[in-house]
Amino acid sequence: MTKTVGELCKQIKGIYNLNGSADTVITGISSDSRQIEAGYLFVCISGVHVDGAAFAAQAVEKGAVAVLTTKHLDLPKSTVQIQVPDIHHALEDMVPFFYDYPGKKMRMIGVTGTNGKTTTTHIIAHILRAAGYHVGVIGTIHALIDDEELPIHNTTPDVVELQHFLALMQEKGMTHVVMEVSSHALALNRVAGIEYDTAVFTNLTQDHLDFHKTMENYVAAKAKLFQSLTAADHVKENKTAVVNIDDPWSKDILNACHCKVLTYGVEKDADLKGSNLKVELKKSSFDVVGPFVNVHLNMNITGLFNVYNTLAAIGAAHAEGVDEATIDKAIQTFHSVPGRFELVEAGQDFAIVVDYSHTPDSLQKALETARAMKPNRILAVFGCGGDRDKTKRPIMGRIGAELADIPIVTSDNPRSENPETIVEEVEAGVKEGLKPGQHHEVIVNRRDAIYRAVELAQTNDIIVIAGKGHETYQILNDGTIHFDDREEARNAVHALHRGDK
Ligand SMILES: CC(=O)N[C@H]1[C@@H](OP(=O)(O)OP(=O)(O)OC[C@H]2O[C@@H](n3ccc(=O)[nH]c3=O)[C@H](O)[C@@H]2O)O[C@H](CO)[C@@H](O)[C@@H]1O[C@H](C)C(=O)N[C@@H](C)C(=O)N[C@H](CCC(=O)O)C(=O)O
Ligand SMILES: Nc1ncnc2c1ncn2[C@@H]1O[C@H](COP(=O)(O)OP(=O)(O)OP(=O)(O)O)[C@@H](O)[C@H]1O
Ligand SMILES: N[C@H](CCC[C@H](N)C(=O)O)C(=O)O
Ligand SMILES: [Mg+2]
Repeated sequence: MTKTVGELCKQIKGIYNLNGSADTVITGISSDSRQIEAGYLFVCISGVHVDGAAFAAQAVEKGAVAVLTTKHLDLPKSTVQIQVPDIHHALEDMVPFFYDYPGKKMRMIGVTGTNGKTTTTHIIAHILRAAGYHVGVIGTIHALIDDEELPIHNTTPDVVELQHFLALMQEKGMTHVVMEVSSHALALNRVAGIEYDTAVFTNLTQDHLDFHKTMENYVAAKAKLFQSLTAADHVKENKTAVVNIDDPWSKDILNACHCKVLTYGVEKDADLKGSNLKVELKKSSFDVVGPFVNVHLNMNITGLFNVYNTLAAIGAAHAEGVDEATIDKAIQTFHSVPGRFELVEAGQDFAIVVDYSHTPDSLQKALETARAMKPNRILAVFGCGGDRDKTKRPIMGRIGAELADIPIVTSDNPRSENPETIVEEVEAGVKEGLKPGQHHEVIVNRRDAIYRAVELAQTNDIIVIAGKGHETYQILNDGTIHFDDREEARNAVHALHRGDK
């Protein structure tokens, strides 16, 4: 896939200044100097940490033949410089064009909401595959092209990486792409140039207020996905919004929709209504009733929140034309998402659940689900991420104290912050939620916290280790170390059985 500088510049809707030959052939685009290959256009993005322009010379050394920049750079004369006032606007115009708009050649399904995106995208992909389609997935854990796994850095990658993934997917014969669309991505236009066919809203609760500042801004970012279904330059037909009607913010989402709408829920009247939920530790069942479905579903995942995710996935699959029998069969063979209410079994007589709940609502849902299993006691090991919404810390602390018997506060990716300060802020909320005589602990080192929970656990207790789920790292001020809650929990049980101190 190549384009000339001239062809790319033609796409720019605003003003630009071209310094160099318009006939220069561009073989690839990247905003990361470390990814540059011969013939590439290097995009200089001024980030939170550094200004990408500082890496332009390095990019040229690696083979970049052109740069997209806001200011003239001191580079070899042979390097083409495309100067624009706003890099992001220019990227939106140029990048989807460079890749020949791959999103227009596949069915695009976008899932947004505070919680449940990863789970819902995985269930949708599973159903579509069962229906015989080739499915690409883009989200928090990885990108998938059928079953080929590619690493990913953001839940929704920036416009360059995203279009690159889509181009690869289209080249490899994918018919559908199911992707998480984060609020950051919508606010920062990472999904520019993508035309969605089906869009799902899971829910909206507090998170990311460091970035969005208010819940109103947060929902406005989410609503952009649904507005995009009706944008004037979108040509595909049969677009559907699949909306959780039980969520109070669904009103704002519905206001943004001028396409077909399919609602789902368990409380209010909905096109897809779930009822009669029965939960066990490893499975659950419920009924789904609606105009196109009337089925009793048995699932290998558990919790009320997964009923919502499954209803959302059924809605999206229906919108994509999959029949009820295929959906029913596919749900029975869906086996969980790594790190989402994942059980760790190491021969202990209590349960250990590793879960990715890192928001107030998801922590509440995870602990309520654990309570529904009627355990002896719940021990919750949790913390909050550094360089993220600080206002959620005491709220999560309170939830941990109110819904677990023994809350154990620990670290979860402190990043550039002091871990001691973060746990103190979480503990402040714990103290508000504690009942008289209720025990709690604060153990900054996450490994020690997990080992302590295992040491305290008794027969028929449940330990919920929340926040990191599938993550295999801990991001600390001085670097990232390998860390996997599942491994740590297993090792802790083995150590206990060996009688290690
Ligand atoms: C706040 C934010 O969104 N930051 C994103 C931003 O990073 P940044 O501004 O810090 O970039 P930087 O490190 O200063 O670098 C600036 C530029 O120099 C370039 N560079 C840098 C170093 C080098 O050697 N060479 C080089 O070319 C970088 O590639 C970049 O283009 O640009 C990076 C490249 O696109 C993103 O990976 C990064 O996401 C960071 C990792 C992040 O944590 N983002 C979170 C807040 C986020 O976006 N989360 C959402 C929501 C998740 C959810 O569902 O809850 C998501 O979609 O992931
Ligand atoms: N529909 C839901 N409502 C509330 N909580 C949920 C829901 N689905 C999952 N959860 C909880 O949220 C956690 C994260 O789930 P999941 O990874 O599917 O969400 P996500 O929206 O992709 O998160 P992220 O914003 O990190 O990408 C789960 O481990 C579970 O505890
Ligand atoms: N997508 C979320 C993931 C949070 C995961 C949690 N372990 C943390 O580090 O806070 C974020 O970037 O805010
Ligand atoms: Mg996710």
